[in-house]
Amino acid sequence: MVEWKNLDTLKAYQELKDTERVNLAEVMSGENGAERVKTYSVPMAEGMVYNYAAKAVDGKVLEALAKLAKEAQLTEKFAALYNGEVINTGEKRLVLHQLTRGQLGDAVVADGVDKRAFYVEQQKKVTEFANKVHAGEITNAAGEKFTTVVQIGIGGSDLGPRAMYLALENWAKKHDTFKMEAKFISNVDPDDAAAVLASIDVAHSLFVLVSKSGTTLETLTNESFVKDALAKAGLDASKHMVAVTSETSPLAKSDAYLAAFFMDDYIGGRYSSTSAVGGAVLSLAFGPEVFDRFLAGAAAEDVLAKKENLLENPAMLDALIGVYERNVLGMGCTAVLPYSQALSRFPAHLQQADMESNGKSVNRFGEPVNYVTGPVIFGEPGTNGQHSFYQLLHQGTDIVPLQFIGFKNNQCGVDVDIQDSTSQQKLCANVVAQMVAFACGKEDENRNKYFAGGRPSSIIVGDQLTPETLGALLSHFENKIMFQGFVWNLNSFDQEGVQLGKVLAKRVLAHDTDGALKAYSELLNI
Ligand SMILES: O=P(O)(O)OC[C@H]1O[C@](O)(CO)[C@@H](O)[C@@H]1O
Repeated sequence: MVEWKNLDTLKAYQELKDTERVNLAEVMSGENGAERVKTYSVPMAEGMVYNYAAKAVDGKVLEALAKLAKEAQLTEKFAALYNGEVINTGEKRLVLHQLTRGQLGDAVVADGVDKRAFYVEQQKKVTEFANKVHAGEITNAAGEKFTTVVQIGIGGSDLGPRAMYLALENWAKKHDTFKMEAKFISNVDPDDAAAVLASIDVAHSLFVLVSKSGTTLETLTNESFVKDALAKAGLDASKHMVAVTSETSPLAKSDAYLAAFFMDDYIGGRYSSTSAVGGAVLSLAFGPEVFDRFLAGAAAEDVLAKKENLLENPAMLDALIGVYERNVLGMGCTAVLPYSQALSRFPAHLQQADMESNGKSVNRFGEPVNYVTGPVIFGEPGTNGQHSFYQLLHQGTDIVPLQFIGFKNNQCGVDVDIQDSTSQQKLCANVVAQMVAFACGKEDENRNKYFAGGRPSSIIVGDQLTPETLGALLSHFENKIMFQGFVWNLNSFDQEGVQLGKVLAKRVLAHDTDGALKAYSELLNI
């Protein structure tokens, strides 16, 4: 039986607070630093590693974190989740996104259905559909092949699939598995849909409407926008559109779509990249085999998250070091910094995944907590970020923990040698330099040029960003967020905080306003 307790009631948390602080600049200098880089490393799936040498931890802190993991019953809570307990207490739902990529425990039967079988069946339907589109068996009315896929969705129905598409676009082109270009429409700003529609040939475009609820204002508005454009082009929208939704949504039984693929209420939008939500667009863009490889990577990483030994469980370790930084060292933000252009939207996806999950002030029973929870997440790919906000990261008054991601090889296989190094070497040299600069700092008599150091970072390193490593990376962060939610005793799987704004926006549009709502409406000429 698992016991759900607030962090500040755990003995191990008090012990963690009492452990001696580690002087990061000191432990990372000289041979000691070299030794840490070699040993403070945990294997991940698909040949990747999570290296935490530049985190302000040592044997004693790690021991305290291991005790905390045990007392908080993180392994047992993960097992409860994948074995089908009602973990999402706010919405009284199971949490089953890991089942889209593998069976980690017992068969989970809900609503009379084996859930793993259901997700596999939906992916099989997507596969058959995508294969027919690629083979020209499903075509536009003129019998011509579709060349472009456009996803319409927002939040979890956009960010994850978009980030994954961008992550694999160049890889797929290089490996001759690029089938269709993908575009994404998300914002209710009409300029978003207009710009995408202006950039495509609508007659050869297939639209994937993605909304779990089938009620999201932005998505339904953009669907109408697209249908309008199709009608103006003399095209039958129902021959150009498929839906991805839940079986209970208003979109499910409509004949307005060529086909419908389902996920369900047990998969949160921000955790839906490995369900039909990501499956449809990614299978159409790159072929179902690539999507299968992505799922295999995620499944392999999920298995590691089951390990009880903290030092063998990269997601749990990353999560606990994050809790230490947040709750003991008092750091309020985390930057995600992939040294990979293909991961340009990965930080944006993690922003939703993390902040919508753990941005909460009440525990899973709705009672206020007396400690800080989820950090602010932001990020940009390196080296671009270095020329933008790294100034604050190096010398600002706040210390921001950093999550670097780097690959030894690029995806396109094209490079040049300029001034005795390739661009790939320059990219990797920069991430190495940054980690040491952040950790060790630099003495200087001129305070303006002085770097205090002691700024913690970790890095995930892989050989190359492939479908498998991308899947593993996604799973790592999803599981990290889950473990942190367990430690903070939150329900990481609902998002009530987004509702109020939606309700007020409806009132504004209905002109049912007073006070500041009315005044701001006038300011914006609504
Ligand atoms: O897929 P849907 O139901 O359209 O929801 C889109 C997004 O809206 C949210 O509910 C937030 O408003 C997210 O959690 C979700 O990913």
